[in-house]
Amino acid sequence: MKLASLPDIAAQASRQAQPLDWVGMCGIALPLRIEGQHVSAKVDAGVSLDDGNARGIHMSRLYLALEWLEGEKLNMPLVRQVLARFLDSHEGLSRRAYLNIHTECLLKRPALISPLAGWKAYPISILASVENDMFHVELKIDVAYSSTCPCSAALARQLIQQQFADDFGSAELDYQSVLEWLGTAEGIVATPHSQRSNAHLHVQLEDFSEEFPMLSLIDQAEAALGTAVQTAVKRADEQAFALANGQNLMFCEDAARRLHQALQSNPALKAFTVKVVHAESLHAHDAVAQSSWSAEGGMAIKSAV
Ligand SMILES: Nc1nc2c(ncn2[C@@H]2O[C@H](COP(=O)(O)OP(=O)(O)OP(=O)(O)O)[C@@H](O)[C@H]2O)c(=O)[nH]1
Repeated sequence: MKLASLPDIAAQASRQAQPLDWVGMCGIALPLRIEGQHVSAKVDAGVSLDDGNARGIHMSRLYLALEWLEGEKLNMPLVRQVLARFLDSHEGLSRRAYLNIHTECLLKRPALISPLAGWKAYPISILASVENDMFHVELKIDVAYSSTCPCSAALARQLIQQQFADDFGSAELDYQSVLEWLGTAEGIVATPHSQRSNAHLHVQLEDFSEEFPMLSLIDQAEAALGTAVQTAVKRADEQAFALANGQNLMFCEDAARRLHQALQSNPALKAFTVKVVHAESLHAHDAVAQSSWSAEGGMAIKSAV
């Protein structure tokens, strides 16, 4: 029996002549190499469908172009190459191509005092597109940190002062008694509240960059915030962390300002939006602050609160 050729629906004319902004596939599983690690990623691949009369795009051509990313060191030239392939394989149909990569970067972080270290996962998204040879690339990174409320710390100090006045107000001060009092929960009657917090960085990269500056952005954000969450922890590390938090009191506004200032000095960035979320232990809701900047002074990246 002679086999009929396979029907090709995508090649048919569309019944409704309507161009489309984005057509493609979301959530494609792909192994990638980022910061020297093999990571598992979910990828969105798409093109615009500018020919409104064409029924569909060629999904398989986008899918197959992603093979170029497999096992290769992920950098900007490679992403550009894949985007160019998307467009080459859709000549006459598409003018814009999109590639989004969602993954996690695992970094080994040392403890504050002990010789221990452990892994931290940083969720990362790369959002790249090309149109008329104009390459646009954005990077999203989440960085977890600890924040201690400055207001709560001040209120706790006041309670400790009151307790001190109650316990020692009428007595001759004796060094040993005060020292012992300072080491008791009856003396230090109140503690400020701290919370695990998250900084969401969304940056637009200069197109001259070759590498994705994930590591340097994470390091810069953690240095600016001062109290990154820890991995392996012994008591000595926990004590050092308590001291670091006590010296690093911050509202969400403080955290957003610090990040803004730090990122503004990064020459690899064209624009950014930072959003910090303090998952309050005082409230059942979060305290949130956001700040944006653009080198050109125009619209910074939009990122809804
Ligand atoms: N365009 C489009 N294709 C879809 C969709 N859902 C599934 N597909 C399938 O994706 C498969 C690959 O499409 P194409 O890339 O056009 O496949 P092909 O015609 O064999 O490949 P080429 O010869 O390169 O065009 C087809 O079997 C489509 O049916 C959809 O919503 N839109």
